[in-house]
Amino acid sequence: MKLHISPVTSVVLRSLAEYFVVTATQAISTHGRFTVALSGGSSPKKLYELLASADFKDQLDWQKVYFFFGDERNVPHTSPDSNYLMAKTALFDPLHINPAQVFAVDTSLPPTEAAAHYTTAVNQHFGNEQARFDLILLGLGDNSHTASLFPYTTVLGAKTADVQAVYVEELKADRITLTAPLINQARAIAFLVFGEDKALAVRHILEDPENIENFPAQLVSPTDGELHWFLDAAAASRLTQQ
Ligand SMILES: O=C(O)[C@H](O)[C@@H](O)[C@H](O)[C@H](O)COP(=O)(O)O
Repeated sequence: MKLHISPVTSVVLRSLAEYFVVTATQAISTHGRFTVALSGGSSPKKLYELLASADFKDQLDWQKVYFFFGDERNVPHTSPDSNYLMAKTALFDPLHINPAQVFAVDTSLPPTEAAAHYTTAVNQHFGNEQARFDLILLGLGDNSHTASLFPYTTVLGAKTADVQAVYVEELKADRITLTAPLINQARAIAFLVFGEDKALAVRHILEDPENIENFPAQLVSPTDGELHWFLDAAAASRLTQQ
């Protein structure tokens, strides 16, 4: 596990954008394409905008990049709460990404069906090979959830590397999420976390004893891959080992 702690958000974003480009370039040179699962929420929007900006847009052959989502809210793609819409606005449209390279969760379907469809889409994309994302981007909630792996939810016990629907009581809403076994098959995983309000959750995940039900992001541990945490100083402020 590698910690990347920077004083301010803009520096954190730039170092993750650089890591994204290096990881993508390596994947494209070794196996001809880069498959990434994007995170949702508010934190990554600025990262996607930076990747689509003049500083980064010419550093990658975007035609060889395939986009999936680590999780999705059970809302239409036109909803302001849609992770797909956020990424489309911040990244896909500015870069004129071909829609054939984007795999959105079909939220017009009931959650369980949408999850099954997305599992099929993931497996079809990887063909006969194990579904191994080149990079999975993750955020962290102040309640220590990541993707849609929330405390005390049924999906925490998932043993299959697939996509599942989960009802999240605290949100009174359904979510569709990659399971921990599927996340942990990735070649690389990068958390992006900002702010004092996340500092305790960061310490829970990185330093506290195992307590998956309360701290679900502790489930993230790549089987045979890299794990990176990109944090600003505020989010890292309760770590005892930096
Ligand atoms: O769909 C989502 O909401 C995300 O995938 C979720 O896991 C997010 O990463 C955290 O909730 C942090 O969200 P913020 O970045 O908004 O704090």
